[in-house]
Amino acid sequence: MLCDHFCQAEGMYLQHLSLRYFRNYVEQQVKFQAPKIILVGENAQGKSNLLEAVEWLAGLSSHRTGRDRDLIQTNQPQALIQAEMVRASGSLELGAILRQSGRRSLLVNGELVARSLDFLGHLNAVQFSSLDLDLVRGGPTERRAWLDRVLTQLEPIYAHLWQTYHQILRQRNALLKQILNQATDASQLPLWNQQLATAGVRLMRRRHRLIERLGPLAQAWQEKISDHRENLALNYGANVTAATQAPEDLWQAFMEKIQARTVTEQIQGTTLVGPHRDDVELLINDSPARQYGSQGQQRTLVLALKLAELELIEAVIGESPLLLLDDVLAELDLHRQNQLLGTIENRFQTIITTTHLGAFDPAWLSSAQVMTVKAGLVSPTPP
Ligand SMILES: Nc1ncnc2c1ncn2[C@@H]1O[C@H](COP(=O)(O)OP(=O)(O)OP(=O)(O)O)[C@@H](O)[C@H]1O
Repeated sequence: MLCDHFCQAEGMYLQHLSLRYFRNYVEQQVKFQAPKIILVGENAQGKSNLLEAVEWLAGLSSHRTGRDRDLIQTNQPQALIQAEMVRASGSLELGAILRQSGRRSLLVNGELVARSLDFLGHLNAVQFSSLDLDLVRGGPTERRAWLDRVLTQLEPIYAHLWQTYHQILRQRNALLKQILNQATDASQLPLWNQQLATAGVRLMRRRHRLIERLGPLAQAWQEKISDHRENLALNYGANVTAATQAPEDLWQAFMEKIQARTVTEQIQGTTLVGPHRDDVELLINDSPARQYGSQGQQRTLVLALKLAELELIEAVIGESPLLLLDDVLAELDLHRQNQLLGTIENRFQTIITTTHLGAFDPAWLSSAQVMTVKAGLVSPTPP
């Protein structure tokens, strides 16, 4: 069923997206007219790029690249993303100009906003792609980036706290390099230790809280999808641990650990203590999912994590976020596909990319808006 205005989706609803010199799009207007949207096309035509633009508006970052430059069309100075959406609070217009220099301009309802913080939180989205298997198979970096992306959406201030921590970390690392090269002595170090601990504790407490809340939700999904055969546990593998999560206890533990490692840090010229070294432990039936999980268990786990993320954002924001499914349906077996599609129903406006429509249930397909993506052009799919 197509509709011109706000449709049955109960949460945020994206109505219009406009892209200019974004990845392989020169100038593209896309009108979204249904809670379920399917983008069909061959590989490398621009399907993921479109989802990436929406993901970027949600978190001011992309899971595929850390640099705005990669998002700008080759040989163009800047890219433009604009979105019109409807939320419970009313209509909203978001705009962003990305520049080769890395400098960005962000607009909310046509007004330039000075800080990322004022832009974040207007559009919420959960994206799910085959790259998410790296949450299980990859290293701690992937898992930390995931936590950070979710936290940024739940609590936009987190983006600011993250930046502050990493700025202090960079400066402390520069100092350690200078000490290593005997360009300076260690007298400045205690001051940086304190700053790092203060900023670090803010991240650690939030990551801890997030895992505490995501854990039971993900566990319930893992159990449901595996027909009660699998048990999932999410443990925060914090680099600094303390007896309690009280800020003063964490701060104390941080300071003790960093002081204990000071000689090694000065020999290695880098910071060895802090949340930039955190991890998340994923256990299936008490064994690490990375080493012992079968392919099927790992896929279930990632799906369970994503569904938990979706539920948590919905609960915290009080509105359902957009769901961006990048070519994942084909990778799931029928049972897992049904779990996912059953959860979506009409609760979340969902944009799905696929290389072929064959995998979709005909009833599901008939209620979706289907568009074709070819060489950076989006067009309605002829019936
Ligand atoms: N900065 C850029 N400038 C110009 N073109 C780009 C840029 N970044 C990516 N592309 C092009 O975008 C295309 C990739 O599009 P995308 O990743 O959206 O693929 P897709 O349609 O989702 O296909 P798949 O099914 O393989 O994921 C490639 O042709 C690539 O060359």
